[in-house]
Amino acid sequence: ATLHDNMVTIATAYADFNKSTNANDASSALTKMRMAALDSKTSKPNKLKNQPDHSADVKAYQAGLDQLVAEIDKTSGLVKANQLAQAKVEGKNLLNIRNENHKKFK
Ligand code: HEM
Repeated sequence: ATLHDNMVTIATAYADFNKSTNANDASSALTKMRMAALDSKTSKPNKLKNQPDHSADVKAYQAGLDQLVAEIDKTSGLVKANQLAQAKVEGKNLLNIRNENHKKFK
């Protein structure tokens, strides 16, 4: 998918996660978010269009997505432990990661 489509998927899945009322729905939303985050690593944002794939900036962009995946996994762990309310508190960190990376790359 394009980066744009992956970002829309991440945003929709994040909203679905926050609205979820059971572990199944929460997990399925987090899984969608995770797949779109990993797929985003195969794109380069427009801001970095002229940077080579191995450049420090492109690596920093990919590291931001890895950080998002790590936080998704932490959140998923709480869902799997049947702690949906706590998972939603943890999931707010996803927005901090978004904000930091949007500042740099969007
Ligand atoms: C929960 C986390 C995140 C959410 C909800 C989110 C959501 C979005 C949304 C809604 C857009 C605008 C899409 C559009 O209309 O074009 C966008 C764009 C973008 N996001 Fe994210 N994002 C998240 C995390 C990240 C992370 C971690 C990175 C980078 C490491 C990132 C990089 C970008 C970039 C580069 C764009 C501009 C895309 C382009 O070139 O068109 N985002 N994001």
